[in-house]
Amino acid sequence: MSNVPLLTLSTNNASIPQIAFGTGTAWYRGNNESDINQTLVDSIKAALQMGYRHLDAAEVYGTEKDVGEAIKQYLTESKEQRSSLFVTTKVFVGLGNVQKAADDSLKRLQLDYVDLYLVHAPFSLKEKFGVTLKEVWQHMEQLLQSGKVKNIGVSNFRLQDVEELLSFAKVKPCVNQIEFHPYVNAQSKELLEYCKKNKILIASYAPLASIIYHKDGPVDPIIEELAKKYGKSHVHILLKWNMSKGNVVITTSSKPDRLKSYLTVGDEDFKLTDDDIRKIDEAGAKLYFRKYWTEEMGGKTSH
Ligand SMILES: NC(=O)C1=CN([C@@H]2O[C@H](COP(=O)(O)OP(=O)(O)OC[C@H]3O[C@@H](n4cnc5c(N)ncnc54)[C@H](O)[C@@H]3O)[C@@H](O)[C@H]2O)C=CC1
Ligand SMILES: O=CCc1c[nH]c2ccccc12
Repeated sequence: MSNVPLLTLSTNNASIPQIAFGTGTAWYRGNNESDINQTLVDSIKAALQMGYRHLDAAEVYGTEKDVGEAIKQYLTESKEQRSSLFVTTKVFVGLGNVQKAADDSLKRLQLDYVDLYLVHAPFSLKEKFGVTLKEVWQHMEQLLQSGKVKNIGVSNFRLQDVEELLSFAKVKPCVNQIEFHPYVNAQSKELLEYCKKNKILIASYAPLASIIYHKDGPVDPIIEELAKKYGKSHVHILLKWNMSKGNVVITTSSKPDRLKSYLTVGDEDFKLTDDDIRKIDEAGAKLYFRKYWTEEMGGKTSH
């Protein structure tokens, strides 16, 4: 079994595994009506068998059915308890009726509860879904009360969105899942400080952006140098940099060997020094690149 570090959530001191298997982007289908994607089911089962315990899903990915099927098969075959897994999902198109969206997600996941339920994005809630953030959050708090979700949080919230939410939240979000890699690090500084102050854990998606979505950028030489210095892959260095800042990382691959190797990133025998981290920070600050939720995608995360 792997030694993925566990972090603690502020709401009820629950443990959250620091490395998660993502079922968006590369697996995205966008259609909840379609049949099971057997390749994804097999990949999730393989991930669980090798030690992943944290799965990241969302209503809009169209992958909740596959996540549910993989979990059901894995728990039956391994005889493990549901409580050994940490399942995150998110609501977006269902924000106009959060209670129904959560019930629909639970049905697709074949689960009685999810460990973490996130508001997928704060953008244009009134225009798109006819609701305010305050109304949405009240429903999230009710879901928490009902036990259908064990923890509540947000995703893609900018500093001003978190500030607005904290002005009326009875229960603070325990997680903000955001795009986080060296090319957004400098721009996210204030947000990260504010979240830390308010005990909101950062979960990083697109942690590999500098080698997947924007190659040949200014961090490549230092990532290469550190990969050689520690005898690790570029992916290991990028994930370790992110985890060293205290963040959860969400990544994915359909290649079992790669997935297995990423589980070792948290091992204590491999550490980046403060100087290594500073060098990656400085190189990353030379470029601003964001993959998701740009203005063209209907988002507003550009700085
Ligand atoms: N809350 C939100 O709005 C968002 C959440 N997410 C979540 O985060 C997860 C991860 O996001 P990604 O952008 O996919 O993250 P990522 O930066 O980890 O990239 C993953 C991609 O890298 C590829 N890859 C992995 N290892 C590789 C290697 N050694 N060499 C070459 N390619 C490699 C994989 O095949 C996959 O396509 C998603 O599956 C989803 O669950 C993603 C985007 C937005
Ligand atoms: O969660 C990540 C990005 C994403 C991919 N497809 C959609 C659809 C609607 C909202 C977000 C996303």
